[in-house]
Amino acid sequence: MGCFWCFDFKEELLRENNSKEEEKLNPSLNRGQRKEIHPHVLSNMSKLSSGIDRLKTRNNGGLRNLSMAQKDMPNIAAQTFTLREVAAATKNFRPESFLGEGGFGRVYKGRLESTGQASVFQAVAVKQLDKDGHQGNREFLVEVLMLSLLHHDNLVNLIGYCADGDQRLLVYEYMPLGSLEDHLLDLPPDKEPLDWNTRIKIAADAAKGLEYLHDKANPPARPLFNDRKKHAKLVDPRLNGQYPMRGLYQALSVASMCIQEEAAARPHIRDVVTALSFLANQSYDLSSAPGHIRTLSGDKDEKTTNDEGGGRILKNEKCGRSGRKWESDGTERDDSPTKNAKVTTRDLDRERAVAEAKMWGENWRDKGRPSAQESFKDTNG
Ligand SMILES: Nc1ncnc2c1ncn2[C@@H]1O[C@H](COP(=O)(O)OP(=O)(O)OP(=O)(O)O)[C@@H](O)[C@H]1O
Repeated sequence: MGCFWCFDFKEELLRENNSKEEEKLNPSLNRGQRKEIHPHVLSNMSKLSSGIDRLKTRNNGGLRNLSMAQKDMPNIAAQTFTLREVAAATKNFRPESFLGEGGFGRVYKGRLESTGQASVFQAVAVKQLDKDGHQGNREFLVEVLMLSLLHHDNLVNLIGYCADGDQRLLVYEYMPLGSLEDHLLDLPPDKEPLDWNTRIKIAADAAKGLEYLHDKANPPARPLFNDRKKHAKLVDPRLNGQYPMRGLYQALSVASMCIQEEAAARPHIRDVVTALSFLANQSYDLSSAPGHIRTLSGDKDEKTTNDEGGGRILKNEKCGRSGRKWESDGTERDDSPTKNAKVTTRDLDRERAVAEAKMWGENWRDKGRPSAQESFKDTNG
């Protein structure tokens, strides 16, 4: 349900945020700021958890210094709650309200009553951060502030927070269908697995949430791509970050073919198998230095030269296939005659990925190697 976070501006906020801001944490000083609660239907399973809990221990590095004056600090839009209010909402955190436990604390279902004229209730999920892992008030405040700036249909919304005594609680909108994980793994025998179209829709919606965090949120929150090591670990944790970025991006191209909305536009499974077989049999040099550039071909008989930026380029003299080259971190370079033509639309990207995967497959067959089906079996033990 969650994702990794890395906010460029966190460090700066920490520095700029003085004790005056800290006072906002104290609900008793902040009574007048309570907003009305507007209940709405919450049914979208493909929302990403806002993941504040992960910030506290997993994202201490890689933060850049940005200049953000205190006057530029936005006010925290999230509501403040007292422990008494949250306890009442969750019926004193009783076991019946318990929804689940993540790496950073327990989550309880709650019911909040609005302070408007008519009595309106809103279902919420209350995350109780582990006391052992607590940050200081300032860090907690900054993270609440960051989360309260992010709003998107495919992100779980932070409604408010409580910092009372040694308690740190986050109040999120309640997702009635629970975690996506519950619908994918360890299904009870009587539960139907999700159908293909639903899976595609969930993946597309989750991608929209990530796209917002990366490209549209202001300032951007880059849960995945700010830390390349994490990115690689997400692909296959057993590889412990040793996944070659070039292979990763190639595999992502294949994956992008498979999640096209139009069923007719999705590739046949045999093409997918062929492309993946080809990738699985590529040899990657994990020890290559940063700045190293490679071709997509994977051939060994390549010559190197220096590019303008001082990086090493591998030249394949045998054929001039795509002309696309990749940095060792997976960044794409294009040295073809259309070098400067920018591909801007996602559709073009998709088409290119499909064409490229097919090309890998054809390349594989042309070389008369074992059939794709067989090699796929081989590579999967
Ligand atoms: N907003 C929510 N609405 C409904 N249920 C939720 C909500 N947030 C969390 N839960 C429930 O609580 C469980 C724990 O969620 P949490 O986000 O803390 O951890 P996680 O994402 O499953 O794992 P981890 O934090 O270890 O990566 C989820 O599996 C889900 O069942």
